[in-house]
Amino acid sequence: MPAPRIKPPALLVAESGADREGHGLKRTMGLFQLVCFGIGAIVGTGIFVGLSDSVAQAGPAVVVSFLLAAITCVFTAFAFAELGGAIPVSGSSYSFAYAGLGEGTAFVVGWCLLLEYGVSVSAVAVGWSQYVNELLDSVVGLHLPTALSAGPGDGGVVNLPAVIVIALAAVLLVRGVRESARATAAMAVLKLAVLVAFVAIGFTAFEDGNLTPFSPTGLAGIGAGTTAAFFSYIGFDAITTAGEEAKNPRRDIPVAILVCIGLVTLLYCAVALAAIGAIGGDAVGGRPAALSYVVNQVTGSTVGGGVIAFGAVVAIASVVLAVMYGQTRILMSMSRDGLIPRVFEKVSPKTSTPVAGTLIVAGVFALPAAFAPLDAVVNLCTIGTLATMAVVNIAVIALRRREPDLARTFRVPLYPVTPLLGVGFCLYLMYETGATTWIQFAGFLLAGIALYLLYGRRNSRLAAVTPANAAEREPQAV
Ligand SMILES: NC(=[NH2+])NCCC[C@H](N)C(=O)O
Repeated sequence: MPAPRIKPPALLVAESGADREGHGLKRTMGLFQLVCFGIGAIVGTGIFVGLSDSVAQAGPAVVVSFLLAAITCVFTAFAFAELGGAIPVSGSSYSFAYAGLGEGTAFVVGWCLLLEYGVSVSAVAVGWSQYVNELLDSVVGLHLPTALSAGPGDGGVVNLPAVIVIALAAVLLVRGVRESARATAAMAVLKLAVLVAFVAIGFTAFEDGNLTPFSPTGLAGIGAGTTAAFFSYIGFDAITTAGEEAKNPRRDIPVAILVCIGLVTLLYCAVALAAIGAIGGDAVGGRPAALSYVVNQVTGSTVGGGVIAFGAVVAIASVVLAVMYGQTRILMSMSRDGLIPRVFEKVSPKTSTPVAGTLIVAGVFALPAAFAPLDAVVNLCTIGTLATMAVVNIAVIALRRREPDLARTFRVPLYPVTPLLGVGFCLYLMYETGATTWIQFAGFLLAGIALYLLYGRRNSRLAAVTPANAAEREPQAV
Protein backbone atom coordinates (compact mmCIF):
# COMPACT_ATOMS: atom_id res chain seq x y z
CA MET A 1 0.00 0.00 0.00
CA PRO A 2 1.44 3.42 -0.87
CA ALA A 3 2.14 5.76 2.05
CA PRO A 4 -0.65 8.28 2.59
CA ARG A 5 -0.08 11.78 1.25
CA ILE A 6 0.26 13.79 4.44
CA LYS A 7 0.34 17.55 4.63
CA PRO A 8 2.54 18.37 7.64
CA PRO A 9 1.03 20.83 10.17
CA ALA A 10 3.95 23.23 9.64
CA LEU A 11 3.18 23.35 5.92
CA LEU A 12 -0.53 23.91 6.55
CA VAL A 13 0.22 26.78 8.89
CA ALA A 14 2.88 28.25 6.57
CA GLU A 15 0.54 28.13 3.55
CA SER A 16 -2.25 29.83 5.42
CA GLY A 17 0.07 32.49 6.76
CA ALA A 18 -1.64 31.97 10.10
CA ASP A 19 1.45 32.80 12.11
CA ARG A 20 2.45 35.78 9.98
CA GLU A 21 1.39 39.36 10.26
CA GLY A 22 -0.14 40.86 7.15
CA HIS A 23 -1.52 37.63 5.68
CA GLY A 24 -4.80 37.80 3.73
CA LEU A 25 -7.30 37.80 6.61
CA LYS A 26 -7.38 40.29 9.45
CA ARG A 27 -6.88 39.17 13.04
CA THR A 28 -9.80 40.84 14.71
CA MET A 29 -11.51 38.23 16.87
CA GLY A 30 -10.89 38.10 20.59
CA LEU A 31 -12.23 35.46 22.98
CA PHE A 32 -15.64 37.14 23.35
CA GLN A 33 -16.12 37.32 19.59
CA LEU A 34 -15.08 33.72 19.15
CA VAL A 35 -17.66 32.63 21.72
CA CYS A 36 -20.33 34.74 19.96
CA PHE A 37 -19.31 33.22 16.63
CA GLY A 38 -19.70 29.74 18.17
CA ILE A 39 -23.13 30.54 19.61
CA GLY A 40 -24.00 31.97 16.18
CA ALA A 41 -23.23 28.68 14.46
CA ILE A 42 -24.68 26.40 17.16
CA VAL A 43 -27.99 27.71 18.50
CA GLY A 44 -30.79 27.47 15.93
CA THR A 45 -33.15 24.90 14.48
CA GLY A 46 -31.97 22.15 16.83
CA ILE A 47 -33.38 23.74 19.99
CA PHE A 48 -36.16 25.88 18.54
CA VAL A 49 -37.61 23.14 16.30
CA GLY A 50 -35.81 19.85 16.94
CA LEU A 51 -36.62 19.84 20.65
CA SER A 52 -40.15 18.68 19.93
CA ASP A 53 -38.80 15.70 17.92
CA SER A 54 -36.42 14.67 20.68
CA VAL A 55 -39.24 14.97 23.22
CA ALA A 56 -41.48 12.83 20.99
CA GLN A 57 -38.77 10.14 21.11
CA ALA A 58 -37.66 10.28 24.73
CA GLY A 59 -40.38 12.04 26.75
CA PRO A 60 -39.17 13.98 29.82
CA ALA A 61 -36.01 11.83 29.72
CA VAL A 62 -35.00 14.07 26.82
CA VAL A 63 -32.90 15.85 29.44
CA VAL A 64 -30.79 12.69 29.62
CA SER A 65 -30.62 12.68 25.82
CA PHE A 66 -29.34 16.27 25.84
CA LEU A 67 -26.71 15.32 28.43
CA LEU A 68 -25.58 12.28 26.43
CA ALA A 69 -25.34 14.36 23.26
CA ALA A 70 -23.35 16.94 25.24
CA ILE A 71 -20.94 14.26 26.51
CA THR A 72 -20.32 13.09 22.94
CA CYS A 73 -19.59 16.67 22.01
CA VAL A 74 -17.34 17.31 25.00
CA PHE A 75 -14.97 14.45 24.12
CA THR A 76 -14.86 15.64 20.53
CA ALA A 77 -14.62 19.29 21.58
CA PHE A 78 -11.39 18.39 23.42
CA ALA A 79 -10.05 17.00 20.15
CA PHE A 80 -11.03 20.13 18.23
CA ALA A 81 -9.54 22.28 20.98
CA GLU A 82 -6.19 20.46 20.75
CA LEU A 83 -6.01 20.57 16.96
CA GLY A 84 -7.54 24.03 16.59
CA GLY A 85 -4.91 25.40 18.98
CA ALA A 86 -2.03 23.53 17.35
CA ILE A 87 -2.97 24.02 13.68
CA PRO A 88 -4.83 27.35 13.47
CA VAL A 89 -5.95 27.31 9.83
CA SER A 90 -9.42 27.76 8.37
CA GLY A 91 -10.07 24.28 6.92
CA SER A 92 -11.20 22.75 10.26
CA SER A 93 -11.62 18.94 10.23
CA TYR A 94 -10.58 18.74 6.60
CA SER A 95 -7.16 20.25 7.38
CA PHE A 96 -6.75 18.20 10.57
CA ALA A 97 -7.39 15.02 8.59
CA TYR A 98 -4.92 16.12 5.91
CA ALA A 99 -2.24 16.54 8.58
CA GLY A 100 -3.06 13.49 10.65
CA LEU A 101 -4.28 10.83 8.25
CA GLY A 102 -3.55 11.88 4.71
CA GLU A 103 -5.16 13.24 1.61
CA GLY A 104 -7.65 10.45 0.85
CA THR A 105 -9.17 10.66 4.32
CA ALA A 106 -9.11 14.45 4.14
CA PHE A 107 -11.02 14.38 0.87
CA VAL A 108 -13.68 12.08 2.30
CA VAL A 109 -13.89 14.26 5.42
CA GLY A 110 -14.33 17.32 3.18
CA TRP A 111 -17.01 15.40 1.32
CA CYS A 112 -18.79 14.61 4.61
CA LEU A 113 -18.53 18.27 5.59
CA LEU A 114 -20.99 18.84 2.74
CA LEU A 115 -23.45 17.02 4.99
CA GLU A 116 -22.44 18.91 8.12
CA TYR A 117 -22.52 22.32 6.47
CA GLY A 118 -24.40 22.19 3.14
CA VAL A 119 -27.13 19.74 4.05
CA SER A 120 -27.48 21.32 7.46
CA VAL A 121 -28.14 24.63 5.71
CA SER A 122 -31.14 22.89 4.09
CA ALA A 123 -32.28 21.46 7.42
CA VAL A 124 -31.88 24.75 9.26
CA ALA A 125 -33.79 26.57 6.50
CA VAL A 126 -36.70 24.14 6.84
CA GLY A 127 -36.76 24.87 10.57
CA TRP A 128 -36.72 28.61 9.85
CA SER A 129 -39.80 28.20 7.71
CA GLN A 130 -41.82 26.85 10.68
CA TYR A 131 -41.08 29.91 12.78
CA VAL A 132 -41.71 32.35 9.94
CA ASN A 133 -45.15 30.83 9.68
CA GLU A 134 -45.64 31.14 13.42
CA LEU A 135 -44.44 34.75 13.39
CA LEU A 136 -46.73 35.76 10.51
CA ASP A 137 -49.58 34.01 12.26
CA SER A 138 -49.11 35.77 15.59
CA VAL A 139 -48.30 39.22 14.18
CA VAL A 140 -50.67 39.60 11.23
CA GLY A 141 -52.84 36.51 11.54
CA LEU A 142 -51.61 35.19 8.22
CA HIS A 143 -51.11 31.47 7.78
CA LEU A 144 -49.16 30.43 4.68
CA PRO A 145 -50.80 27.58 2.76
CA THR A 146 -49.15 24.22 3.49
CA ALA A 147 -48.60 23.69 -0.23
CA LEU A 148 -46.14 26.59 -0.22
CA SER A 149 -44.58 26.16 3.21
CA ALA A 150 -43.71 22.45 3.35
CA GLY A 151 -42.10 19.87 1.09
CA PRO A 152 -43.97 16.84 -0.32
CA GLY A 153 -42.88 14.64 2.61
CA ASP A 154 -44.65 16.98 5.03
CA GLY A 155 -47.89 17.28 3.08
CA GLY A 156 -46.98 20.31 0.95
CA VAL A 157 -45.53 20.95 -2.50
CA VAL A 158 -42.57 23.26 -2.03
CA ASN A 159 -41.11 24.95 1.02
CA LEU A 160 -40.78 28.51 -0.26
CA PRO A 161 -39.66 30.28 2.95
CA ALA A 162 -36.77 27.78 3.25
CA VAL A 163 -35.65 28.60 -0.28
CA ILE A 164 -36.01 32.32 0.37
CA VAL A 165 -33.78 32.34 3.46
CA ILE A 166 -31.06 30.50 1.53
CA ALA A 167 -31.34 32.96 -1.36
CA LEU A 168 -31.14 35.92 1.02
CA ALA A 169 -28.07 34.50 2.73
CA ALA A 170 -26.46 33.95 -0.68
CA VAL A 171 -27.10 37.57 -1.68
CA LEU A 172 -25.53 38.84 1.54
CA LEU A 173 -22.51 36.56 1.22
CA VAL A 174 -21.98 37.44 -2.45
CA ARG A 175 -22.13 41.16 -1.72
CA GLY A 176 -19.52 40.66 0.91
CA VAL A 177 -21.71 41.54 3.84
CA ARG A 178 -19.92 39.18 6.18
CA GLU A 179 -21.35 39.27 9.63
CA SER A 180 -19.49 42.05 11.32
CA ALA A 181 -18.23 41.29 14.79
CA ARG A 182 -20.94 43.54 16.18
CA ALA A 183 -23.80 41.91 14.31
CA THR A 184 -22.55 38.45 15.32
CA ALA A 185 -22.35 39.48 18.96
CA ALA A 186 -25.77 41.15 18.85
CA MET A 187 -27.44 38.08 17.37
CA ALA A 188 -25.74 35.74 19.81
CA VAL A 189 -26.87 37.85 22.76
CA LEU A 190 -30.41 38.03 21.34
CA LYS A 191 -30.61 34.24 20.97
CA LEU A 192 -29.37 33.64 24.49
CA ALA A 193 -31.71 36.29 25.89
CA VAL A 194 -34.75 34.77 24.17
CA LEU A 195 -33.93 31.31 25.46
CA VAL A 196 -33.23 32.55 28.98
CA ALA A 197 -36.56 34.41 28.93
CA PHE A 198 -38.23 31.21 27.74
CA VAL A 199 -36.75 29.28 30.66
CA ALA A 200 -37.89 31.94 33.12
CA ILE A 201 -41.46 31.94 31.77
CA GLY A 202 -41.61 28.14 31.51
CA PHE A 203 -40.52 27.65 35.12
CA THR A 204 -43.31 29.87 36.44
CA ALA A 205 -45.72 27.11 35.37
CA PHE A 206 -43.50 24.20 36.39
CA GLU A 207 -45.30 21.15 37.76
CA ASP A 208 -43.52 17.99 38.96
CA GLY A 209 -46.33 15.86 37.63
CA ASN A 210 -45.50 16.84 34.06
CA LEU A 211 -42.20 15.00 34.39
CA THR A 212 -43.81 11.62 35.06
CA PRO A 213 -43.58 9.06 33.63
CA PHE A 214 -40.02 10.24 33.19
CA SER A 215 -38.94 7.76 30.55
CA PRO A 216 -42.02 6.38 28.78
CA THR A 217 -40.01 4.85 25.92
CA GLY A 218 -37.06 3.57 27.98
CA LEU A 219 -33.47 3.35 26.81
CA ALA A 220 -34.40 2.99 23.14
CA GLY A 221 -36.29 6.28 23.28
CA ILE A 222 -33.41 8.01 25.07
CA GLY A 223 -30.98 6.76 22.39
CA ALA A 224 -33.15 8.00 19.54
CA GLY A 225 -33.67 11.29 21.39
CA THR A 226 -29.90 11.66 21.77
CA THR A 227 -29.36 11.45 18.02
CA ALA A 228 -32.05 14.07 17.50
CA ALA A 229 -30.59 16.29 20.26
CA PHE A 230 -27.08 16.01 18.82
CA PHE A 231 -28.06 18.15 15.85
CA SER A 232 -28.60 21.09 18.16
CA TYR A 233 -24.96 21.01 19.32
CA ILE A 234 -23.38 20.92 15.86
CA GLY A 235 -21.40 24.04 15.12
CA PHE A 236 -18.91 24.25 18.02
CA ASP A 237 -16.34 22.88 15.59
CA ALA A 238 -16.97 25.85 13.30
CA ILE A 239 -14.96 27.94 15.77
CA THR A 240 -11.83 26.29 14.38
CA THR A 241 -12.56 27.81 10.94
CA ALA A 242 -11.73 31.18 12.49
CA GLY A 243 -8.11 30.12 13.06
CA GLU A 244 -6.81 32.74 10.66
CA GLU A 245 -8.94 35.59 11.98
CA ALA A 246 -8.49 35.19 15.72
CA LYS A 247 -6.10 37.52 17.53
CA ASN A 248 -4.62 34.76 19.62
CA PRO A 249 -5.92 31.51 18.11
CA ARG A 250 -3.59 29.21 19.97
CA ARG A 251 -4.90 30.36 23.32
CA ASP A 252 -8.46 31.47 22.57
CA ILE A 253 -9.81 28.81 20.20
CA PRO A 254 -9.60 25.93 22.70
CA VAL A 255 -11.14 28.11 25.43
CA ALA A 256 -13.97 29.35 23.18
CA ILE A 257 -14.91 25.81 22.14
CA LEU A 258 -15.15 24.59 25.73
CA VAL A 259 -17.03 27.69 26.93
CA CYS A 260 -19.59 27.31 24.13
CA ILE A 261 -20.23 23.65 24.84
CA GLY A 262 -20.67 24.32 28.56
CA LEU A 263 -22.99 27.26 28.03
CA VAL A 264 -25.12 25.57 25.42
CA THR A 265 -25.48 22.35 27.44
CA LEU A 266 -26.77 24.21 30.49
CA LEU A 267 -29.15 26.24 28.38
CA TYR A 268 -30.55 23.32 26.38
CA CYS A 269 -31.22 21.21 29.48
CA ALA A 270 -32.95 24.16 31.13
CA VAL A 271 -35.08 24.83 28.03
CA ALA A 272 -36.13 21.18 27.81
CA LEU A 273 -37.01 21.04 31.53
CA ALA A 274 -38.91 24.32 31.37
CA ALA A 275 -40.94 23.28 28.31
CA ILE A 276 -41.91 19.86 29.62
CA GLY A 277 -42.35 21.03 33.21
CA ALA A 278 -44.82 23.64 32.00
CA ILE A 279 -47.10 21.68 29.70
CA GLY A 280 -45.96 18.03 29.74
CA GLY A 281 -44.05 15.89 27.26
CA ASP A 282 -47.09 14.81 25.25
CA ALA A 283 -48.04 18.40 24.48
CA VAL A 284 -44.50 19.36 23.43
CA GLY A 285 -43.65 16.22 21.44
CA GLY A 286 -43.91 16.67 17.66
CA ARG A 287 -45.41 20.17 17.87
CA PRO A 288 -44.27 22.71 15.25
CA ALA A 289 -42.83 25.95 16.68
CA ALA A 290 -43.06 24.28 20.10
CA LEU A 291 -41.35 27.00 22.15
CA SER A 292 -43.84 29.66 21.01
CA TYR A 293 -46.68 27.29 21.80
CA VAL A 294 -45.42 26.72 25.34
CA VAL A 295 -45.17 30.45 26.03
CA ASN A 296 -48.63 31.08 24.57
CA GLN A 297 -50.06 28.37 26.82
CA VAL A 298 -48.32 29.64 29.94
CA THR A 299 -49.09 33.34 29.42
CA GLY A 300 -52.53 32.86 27.87
CA SER A 301 -51.73 35.35 25.10
CA THR A 302 -49.99 35.18 21.72
CA VAL A 303 -47.67 38.11 22.40
CA GLY A 304 -45.00 36.09 24.20
CA GLY A 305 -45.08 33.39 21.54
CA GLY A 306 -44.66 36.09 18.90
CA VAL A 307 -41.55 37.40 20.66
CA ILE A 308 -40.10 33.89 20.84
CA ALA A 309 -40.92 33.36 17.16
CA PHE A 310 -39.17 36.61 16.29
CA GLY A 311 -36.10 35.51 18.27
CA ALA A 312 -36.15 32.14 16.52
CA VAL A 313 -36.42 33.70 13.06
CA VAL A 314 -33.38 35.90 13.71
CA ALA A 315 -31.44 33.13 15.45
CA ILE A 316 -32.02 30.55 12.76
CA ALA A 317 -31.32 32.99 9.91
CA SER A 318 -27.95 33.74 11.50
CA VAL A 319 -27.15 30.01 11.55
CA VAL A 320 -27.97 29.78 7.82
CA LEU A 321 -25.63 32.68 7.12
CA ALA A 322 -22.79 31.41 9.31
CA VAL A 323 -22.98 27.84 8.05
CA MET A 324 -23.20 28.78 4.39
CA TYR A 325 -20.20 31.02 4.91
CA GLY A 326 -18.32 28.11 6.50
CA GLN A 327 -19.21 25.83 3.61
CA THR A 328 -17.86 28.18 0.95
CA ARG A 329 -14.68 28.57 2.96
CA ILE A 330 -14.05 24.83 3.32
CA LEU A 331 -14.65 24.38 -0.40
CA MET A 332 -12.14 27.17 -1.02
CA SER A 333 -9.44 25.32 0.94
CA MET A 334 -10.15 22.07 -0.91
CA SER A 335 -10.11 23.89 -4.22
CA ARG A 336 -6.78 25.55 -3.39
CA ASP A 337 -5.36 22.12 -2.69
CA GLY A 338 -6.50 21.05 -6.15
CA LEU A 339 -8.87 18.39 -4.82
CA ILE A 340 -12.04 19.93 -6.30
CA PRO A 341 -12.50 22.17 -9.37
CA ARG A 342 -10.95 25.62 -9.22
CA VAL A 343 -14.25 27.41 -9.61
CA PHE A 344 -14.64 27.19 -5.81
CA GLU A 345 -11.51 29.21 -5.08
CA LYS A 346 -12.28 31.98 -7.58
CA VAL A 347 -12.80 35.27 -5.78
CA SER A 348 -14.55 38.04 -7.66
CA PRO A 349 -12.30 41.11 -7.97
CA LYS A 350 -15.34 43.34 -7.57
CA THR A 351 -16.75 41.98 -4.33
CA SER A 352 -13.74 40.03 -2.98
CA THR A 353 -16.07 37.09 -2.33
CA PRO A 354 -16.26 33.63 -3.90
CA VAL A 355 -19.30 34.46 -6.00
CA ALA A 356 -19.51 31.33 -8.14
CA GLY A 357 -18.88 29.03 -5.17
CA THR A 358 -21.55 30.76 -3.08
CA LEU A 359 -24.15 30.56 -5.84
CA ILE A 360 -23.42 26.89 -6.49
CA VAL A 361 -23.73 26.09 -2.78
CA ALA A 362 -27.01 28.03 -2.50
CA GLY A 363 -28.45 26.45 -5.66
CA VAL A 364 -27.58 22.90 -4.68
CA PHE A 365 -28.74 23.05 -1.07
CA ALA A 366 -31.92 24.97 -1.83
CA LEU A 367 -33.22 21.77 -3.43
CA PRO A 368 -33.42 19.58 -0.31
CA ALA A 369 -34.69 22.66 1.56
CA ALA A 370 -37.54 22.99 -0.91
CA PHE A 371 -38.56 19.37 -1.16
CA ALA A 372 -37.18 17.17 1.62
CA PRO A 373 -38.77 16.57 5.03
CA LEU A 374 -36.82 17.97 7.98
CA ASP A 375 -36.00 14.68 9.71
CA ALA A 376 -34.52 13.11 6.55
CA VAL A 377 -32.07 15.98 6.08
CA VAL A 378 -31.31 16.21 9.79
CA ASN A 379 -30.38 12.53 9.97
CA LEU A 380 -28.04 12.73 7.00
CA CYS A 381 -26.42 15.84 8.41
CA THR A 382 -26.03 14.14 11.80
CA ILE A 383 -24.42 10.96 10.50
CA GLY A 384 -22.01 12.90 8.26
CA THR A 385 -21.00 15.21 11.10
CA LEU A 386 -20.44 12.30 13.48
CA ALA A 387 -18.23 10.60 10.91
CA THR A 388 -16.01 13.68 10.56
CA MET A 389 -15.88 14.05 14.33
CA ALA A 390 -14.77 10.44 14.76
CA VAL A 391 -11.97 11.12 12.27
CA VAL A 392 -10.86 14.25 14.15
CA ASN A 393 -10.55 12.19 17.36
CA ILE A 394 -8.43 9.67 15.45
CA ALA A 395 -6.37 12.51 13.97
CA VAL A 396 -5.47 13.62 17.51
CA ILE A 397 -3.98 10.19 18.17
CA ALA A 398 -2.23 10.03 14.78
CA LEU A 399 -0.68 13.47 15.24
CA ARG A 400 0.50 12.76 18.79
CA ARG A 401 2.49 9.88 17.31
CA ARG A 402 3.58 11.50 14.07
CA GLU A 403 4.33 14.98 15.46
CA PRO A 404 5.09 14.56 19.16
CA ASP A 405 6.86 17.94 19.30
CA LEU A 406 4.12 20.00 17.67
CA ALA A 407 3.42 23.05 19.85
CA ARG A 408 0.10 22.29 21.55
CA THR A 409 -1.52 24.98 23.66
CA PHE A 410 -4.20 22.57 24.82
CA ARG A 411 -3.93 18.83 25.26
CA VAL A 412 -6.91 16.50 25.56
CA PRO A 413 -7.01 15.27 29.15
CA LEU A 414 -6.51 11.56 29.88
CA TYR A 415 -5.04 10.84 26.46
CA PRO A 416 -5.64 8.38 24.73
CA VAL A 417 -8.79 7.46 26.68
CA THR A 418 -10.62 10.69 25.80
CA PRO A 419 -10.22 10.58 22.01
CA LEU A 420 -11.01 6.86 22.01
CA LEU A 421 -14.20 7.51 23.99
CA GLY A 422 -14.91 10.33 21.53
CA VAL A 423 -14.74 7.84 18.65
CA GLY A 424 -16.92 5.38 20.58
CA PHE A 425 -19.66 7.91 21.33
CA CYS A 426 -19.67 9.12 17.71
CA LEU A 427 -20.03 5.56 16.44
CA TYR A 428 -22.83 4.87 18.93
CA LEU A 429 -24.83 7.90 17.79
CA MET A 430 -24.16 7.02 14.14
CA TYR A 431 -25.59 3.58 14.84
CA GLU A 432 -28.70 5.18 16.35
CA THR A 433 -29.53 7.10 13.15
CA GLY A 434 -31.08 3.93 11.74
CA ALA A 435 -30.87 1.75 8.64
CA THR A 436 -32.26 4.14 6.02
CA THR A 437 -29.77 6.84 6.97
CA TRP A 438 -26.91 4.32 6.91
CA ILE A 439 -27.82 3.17 3.41
CA GLN A 440 -27.98 6.77 2.14
CA PHE A 441 -24.71 7.54 3.90
CA ALA A 442 -22.98 4.48 2.43
CA GLY A 443 -23.98 5.59 -1.08
CA PHE A 444 -22.76 9.09 -0.32
CA LEU A 445 -19.39 7.79 0.95
CA LEU A 446 -18.88 5.58 -2.11
CA ALA A 447 -19.54 8.56 -4.37
CA GLY A 448 -16.95 10.56 -2.37
CA ILE A 449 -14.32 7.84 -2.65
CA ALA A 450 -14.97 7.53 -6.40
CA LEU A 451 -14.60 11.30 -6.85
CA TYR A 452 -11.33 11.27 -4.96
CA LEU A 453 -9.89 8.49 -7.09
CA LEU A 454 -11.15 9.93 -10.38
CA TYR A 455 -10.50 13.62 -9.75
CA GLY A 456 -8.93 14.67 -6.44
CA ARG A 457 -6.02 12.27 -6.41
CA ARG A 458 -5.01 13.20 -9.95
CA ASN A 459 -5.34 16.95 -9.53
CA SER A 460 -3.86 17.27 -6.06
CA ARG A 461 -1.33 20.10 -5.78
CA LEU A 462 0.47 18.32 -2.96
CA ALA A 463 1.04 15.36 -5.27
CA ALA A 464 2.35 17.68 -7.98
CA VAL A 465 4.97 19.06 -5.61
CA THR A 466 5.94 15.77 -4.03
CA PRO A 467 5.07 12.76 -6.12
CA ALA A 468 6.51 10.46 -3.48
CA ASN A 469 5.68 10.98 0.16
CA ALA A 470 5.03 14.54 1.22
CA ALA A 471 5.81 13.71 4.82
CA GLU A 472 9.48 13.44 3.96
CA ARG A 473 9.58 16.93 2.56
CA GLU A 474 10.75 19.82 4.66
CA PRO A 475 7.90 22.28 4.93
CA GLN A 476 8.62 25.51 3.09
CA ALA A 477 7.10 28.87 3.65
CA VAL A 478 5.15 30.10 0.64
N1 LIG B 1 -22.13 23.16 10.69
C1 LIG B 1 -23.09 23.68 11.36
N2 LIG B 1 -22.87 24.65 12.19
N3 LIG B 1 -24.30 23.24 11.13
C2 LIG B 1 -25.46 23.81 11.71
C3 LIG B 1 -25.89 23.05 12.85
C4 LIG B 1 -27.25 23.36 13.26
C5 LIG B 1 -27.40 24.04 14.57
N4 LIG B 1 -26.80 23.32 15.65
C6 LIG B 1 -28.87 24.21 14.81
O1 LIG B 1 -29.37 23.68 15.73
O2 LIG B 1 -29.53 24.89 14.07
